Amino acid sequence: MEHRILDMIESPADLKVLTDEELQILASEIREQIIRTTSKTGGHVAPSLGVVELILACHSVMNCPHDKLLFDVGHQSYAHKLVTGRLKDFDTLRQYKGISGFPKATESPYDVHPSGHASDSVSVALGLALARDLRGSDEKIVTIIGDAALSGGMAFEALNHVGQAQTPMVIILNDNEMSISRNVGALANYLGHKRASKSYTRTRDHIQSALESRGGWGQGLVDFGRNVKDSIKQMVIPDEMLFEQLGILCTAPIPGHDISAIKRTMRVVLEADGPVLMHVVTKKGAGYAPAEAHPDVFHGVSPFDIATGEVKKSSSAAPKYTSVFGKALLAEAERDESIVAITAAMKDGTGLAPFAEKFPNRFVDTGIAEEHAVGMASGLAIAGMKPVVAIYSTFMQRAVDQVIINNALPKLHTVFCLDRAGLVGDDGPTHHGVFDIAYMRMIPHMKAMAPSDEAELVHMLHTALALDGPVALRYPRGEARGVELPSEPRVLEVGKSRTVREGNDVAILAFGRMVQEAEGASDILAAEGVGVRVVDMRWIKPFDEAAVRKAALECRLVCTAEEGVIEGGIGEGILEALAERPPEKVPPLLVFGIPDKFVQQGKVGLLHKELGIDAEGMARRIREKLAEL
Ligand SMILES: Cc1ncc(C[n+]2csc(CCOP(=O)(O)OP(=O)(O)O)c2C)c(N)n1
Ligand SMILES: CC(=O)[C@@H](O)[C@H](O)COP(=O)(O)O
Ligand SMILES: [Mg+2]
Repeated sequence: MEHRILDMIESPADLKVLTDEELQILASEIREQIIRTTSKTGGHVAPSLGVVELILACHSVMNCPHDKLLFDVGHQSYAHKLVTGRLKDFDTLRQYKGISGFPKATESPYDVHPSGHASDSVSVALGLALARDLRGSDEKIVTIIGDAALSGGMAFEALNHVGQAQTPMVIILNDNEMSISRNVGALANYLGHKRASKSYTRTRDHIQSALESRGGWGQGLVDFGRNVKDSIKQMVIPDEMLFEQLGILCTAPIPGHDISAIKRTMRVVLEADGPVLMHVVTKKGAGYAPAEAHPDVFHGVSPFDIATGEVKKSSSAAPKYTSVFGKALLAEAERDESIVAITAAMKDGTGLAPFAEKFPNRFVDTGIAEEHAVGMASGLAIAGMKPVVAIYSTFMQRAVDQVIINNALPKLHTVFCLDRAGLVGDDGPTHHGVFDIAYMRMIPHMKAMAPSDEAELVHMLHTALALDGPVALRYPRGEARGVELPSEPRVLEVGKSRTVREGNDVAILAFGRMVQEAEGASDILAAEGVGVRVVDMRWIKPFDEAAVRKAALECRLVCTAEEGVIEGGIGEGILEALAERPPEKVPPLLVFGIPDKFVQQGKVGLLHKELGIDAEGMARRIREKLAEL
């Protein structure tokens, strides 16, 4: 496809010579490119379509990479990628060895920080601004943060500091009324009120005409320095309270698809001598009807048909772990009125939508606020409810302190359901859930399980709810194994494994999804006459020490396999346990897991292969090890 303007844009400097009309044409071309590429790769379509004009306006007015443009979460940065030299690689978006779906400093000098986890960008921006002040340099610092990300605790902590620091920086609030689902919380209500208020229209018109009266940029420049403060004052809503009271000047809401308006405002706020929050109103999914109509579906979407917007279905007949979890929890909640389900802005992603529908009073969406969600869960547990906190493994990293202090220390019965545990695929290193075994395993009183299939997940959820004290379950993204689901869930014996393949040459003690790979390795080696026992360990904590000792006694080689980091992982735990035995009773050991590096993006199968934790890779290393013995 030919791009009239986009093909000529090598860097943001090329945008500066374009008229606003040409920029508007470029915006359409960028939208077309985003839709075309993501229809094949999948990706964060609606967030990125919503900010095309905003990004073009920022880059037209700023001088990046000298100036710094940050993206909170970074899932809306596709237009930024396209105008910062990555058009030719854009079709590799989110693919193995391709360009990342998020800003990534190692990919481009225009990308500032490793986005992916929400609400961190104001802190990073303030750090950059403070460093600038210390160095005495002059770069502008701007971050684009969504209305939902702004409600995260880290962003609030940063605003608290920004208001005190009073150093120049611009926080662009991209207000589209959406998180992944509809945005929730008091801040969302406040912004709604602000958008709707009469003063908004009045002030916006006033600013518009005030700026209009300055004439073109060239002429405006002359009196700009003198009038910056006045101009910003004109933009401030008179009855504005929240940000103003924190010491952060706040503009009236600006129409976020009007390039001229954004550029004009940007030019003013960039000259302020303190922090400014620039409130921009956009439409999530703008310019593509299916994404505008279903911004939740097109928030992060699999490949889709451009003409109809129909999302391509997976070829697997097996259900996703997430939906098995959602249904199983619903069934549990029908039997037990004390169950309260909690999500931090991931109602759909964690499979809790049916629960929210059926039990709205026992469902809590905290918004992007993992620390608060886990802290609040402890209060519910203290008061005798059974909180079930469903949070992606990677995002639970935010709340490890609350797991430890608020829940584990008082031994509260809180159930932590860690979805997306293990490698997640196309989202890459910010989203792989590879640390939870290590961070859950270290916590006193914690019990932790990993199902090897969906039936096990049902039993494990039931077990977690029947136990006492804090319990964690970890299960992967995507399709399960297609086994029959139990008609009645049962309580599993704590710390007891099950052997799923017999064999006395080698034992693989496997956890969660690795059981399947271990079975594959066992099949491969069986054909070579090597008997590989596969133990589905089920329990990460406490793990089945008897099964470990038995394997050590009976097999020539013992392996552990987990889809998590090796450092601090359960393989290390098993090694430690074996190290207490007399050395002559400990066979050679192999630990399969994620080595000490950040794993990049790609389909999970490819990543397993790269890391040597697929069936073939494990069989190969076992074969090599046996040859050494
Ligand atoms: C700490 C953390 N929790 C949850 C998420 C998952 N997540 C990614 S984007 C998003 C919604 C973001 O909404 P908003 O900031 O308003 O941006 P928009 O998508 O509307 O542009 C959520 C919940 C995340 N990336 N990081
Ligand atoms: C940007 C972000 O953090 C989420 O949108 C995430 O990409 C969702 O991942 P899933 O597709 O696994 O729900
Ligand atoms: Mg939003």
